[in-house]
Amino acid sequence: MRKSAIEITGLSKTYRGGPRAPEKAALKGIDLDIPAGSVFGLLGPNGAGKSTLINILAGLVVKTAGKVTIWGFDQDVNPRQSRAAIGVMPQELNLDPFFTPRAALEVQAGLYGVKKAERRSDEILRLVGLEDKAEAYARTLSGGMRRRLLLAKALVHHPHVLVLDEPTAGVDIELRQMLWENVRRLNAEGMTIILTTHYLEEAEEMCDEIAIINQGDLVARDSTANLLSRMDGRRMIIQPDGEVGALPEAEGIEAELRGDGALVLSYQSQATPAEAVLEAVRSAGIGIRDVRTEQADLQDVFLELTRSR
Ligand SMILES: Nc1ncnc2c1ncn2[C@@H]1O[C@H](COP(=O)(O)OP(=O)(O)OP(=O)(O)O)[C@@H](O)[C@H]1O
Repeated sequence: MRKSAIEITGLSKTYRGGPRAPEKAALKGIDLDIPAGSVFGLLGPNGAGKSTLINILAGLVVKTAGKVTIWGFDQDVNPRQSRAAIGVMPQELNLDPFFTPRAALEVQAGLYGVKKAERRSDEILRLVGLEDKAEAYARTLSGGMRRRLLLAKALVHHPHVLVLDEPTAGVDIELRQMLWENVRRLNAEGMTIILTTHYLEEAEEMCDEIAIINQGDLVARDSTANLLSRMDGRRMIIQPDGEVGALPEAEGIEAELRGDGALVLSYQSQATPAEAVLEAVRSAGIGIRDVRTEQADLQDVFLELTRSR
């Protein structure tokens, strides 16, 4: 059996309401197992409950009910060990402006009880490309450098599990590459990585397994490959070689003429062979100048699972 990095059972969080705000059930009894050694994607639309889940893992939000075990340590029974097993790179750039990167890492290591002899601040600064800035004040660092420092801080206590909350939102290409290189390297060394991202093509490329949360419920949890293969949908995109009069009509085929003049035909590849789609186009009297097909991607899976609810 695969070892679990994180085991979550019946996890609920209801934020208490106020005089004007009703209470909010942000997580509604989630069961989730995250295998050790994976790069695991946690996806969901805005307000789905991802940050709540991550903040519970990080020990920043108190759950309402359920059980969370991190690297074998139950959060309620062994809070110190479970906290030591996880490092979180948060979304917000909350850094003390008066600390230099090296000092920030030393303080963080102190907070986690890492002994002086076991600290590797310089090595970590090098890893994130901040060695030149080791003695600069945090307030003088650019946004990208601050993110690098947040990643470095999440690594000081050598956690088994690293959580990255929207690490690439609004960052430039160079920083994005640095992040993904580090994720791949740390994962190859055995670290389990959990990440949330709004960029679905990024999740498709980086994550072995994916969970999708919607309105506090877990709506999917599978390997990325399985999630994609669930979607049998195809699109055939045709450049007509003249005016399109009537759209092709046939069972199992949905036709649409795009603003740029391309004819897009959506169909299920199991039920409808490509030849039947081409035949429908010819029968409508449409000549074909060029044709290509597209498979469903994670975006389609995501929309399918989150739209209707
Ligand atoms: N401190 C809080 N008090 C009350 N409600 C909250 C609080 N924090 C979050 N919520 C609500 O709980 C729900 C889930 O929020 P959460 O931030 O976990 O979602 P998310 O999936 O991380 O969204 P996003 O992608 O926008 O960050 C939302 O409806 C949100 O408004």
